[in-house]
Amino acid sequence: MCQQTAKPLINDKIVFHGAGSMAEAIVRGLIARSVIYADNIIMLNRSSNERLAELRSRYGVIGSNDPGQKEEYLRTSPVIVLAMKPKDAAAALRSLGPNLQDGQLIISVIAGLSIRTIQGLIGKKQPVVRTMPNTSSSIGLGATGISFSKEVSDEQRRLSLNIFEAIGLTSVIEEERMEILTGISGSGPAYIYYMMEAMIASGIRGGLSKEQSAELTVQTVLGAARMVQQTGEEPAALRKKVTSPGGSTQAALEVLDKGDFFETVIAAVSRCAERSREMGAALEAELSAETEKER
Ligand SMILES: NC(=O)C1=CN([C@@H]2O[C@H](COP(=O)(O)OP(=O)(O)OC[C@H]3O[C@@H](n4cnc5c(N)ncnc54)[C@H](O)[C@@H]3O)[C@@H](O)[C@H]2O)C=CC1
Ligand SMILES: O=C(O)[C@@H]1CCC=N1
Repeated sequence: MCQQTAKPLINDKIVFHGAGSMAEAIVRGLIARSVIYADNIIMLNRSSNERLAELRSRYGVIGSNDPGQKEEYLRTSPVIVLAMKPKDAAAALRSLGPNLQDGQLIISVIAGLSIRTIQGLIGKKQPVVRTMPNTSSSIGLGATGISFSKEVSDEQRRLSLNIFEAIGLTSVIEEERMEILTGISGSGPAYIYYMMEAMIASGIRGGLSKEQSAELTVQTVLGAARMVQQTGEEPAALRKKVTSPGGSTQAALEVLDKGDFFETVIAAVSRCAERSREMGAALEAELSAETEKER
């Protein structure tokens, strides 16, 4: 049971349909910010009781794998967050559809999956919010893109924004921009971690201890991000301030340029967006195949 006394911002029950990394990041962020009572959060997954037990003990949420209970939660909760992998989404949505009540809000975090395909797989014009968060939501520093279907009410719109604003920045966008947003902020943390891995490895190869190299790298990335945020200066202008003509930074940047760093990052973001579209198209194809069979 909950210890808080003040009424939290969110008082609706929220079911997480899928209890993996992204669902946990959102739940952790929401609970850390006390915007919802833990016992208003229900987490469901396909089969792992151990995983649900871990989430129950870590956050005090409700988690169940009992088929009857699962069905009841999904049928009655005003908000259902779809948080399974894209490959599992079609089957999950088909079985969810017949149990949904009119007006139950579906919030999806699934990469590539369009609002149209969600409604098609469910078989109803359910209100749908398509989002693309990232795992930094777990510490309240997420960045989430959000698009609404026209069935979403003003109240549901506010509720969805409350959820994601509580765990970071939100950006309401046209749905057709969701793939490029995925390339920047959904998958973006992985690129930064990759860069950090390389910087840490270089420090170690050069004789720093692992701890020193990691600590210096983390502070450098944190400081650079904060500098952009707090000075309001463009990254390019800040970069120039680090780069003395003929100095060591310029020498390093020349090596990055030789590897076509700038265009490589653009190509990676673009491939990420393309891959999201491919995953979306595969789900749409599953919907079309099903519709054909029914004819
Ligand atoms: N991990 C990330 O950084 C981000 C992930 N996403 C999206 O979040 C979704 C989940 O990704 P992760 O959490 O990384 O995956 P994950 O593999 O960690 O978690 C997926 C969960 O879904 C459950 N699941 C599978 N089929 C199910 C079903 N029929 N009913 C109920 N639960 C079911 C699995 O048991 C597992 O708990 C994906 O669609 C991904 O595109 C979006 C933004 C960022
Ligand atoms: O890799 C993926 O497909 C998901 C989507 C954004 C981050 N992770």
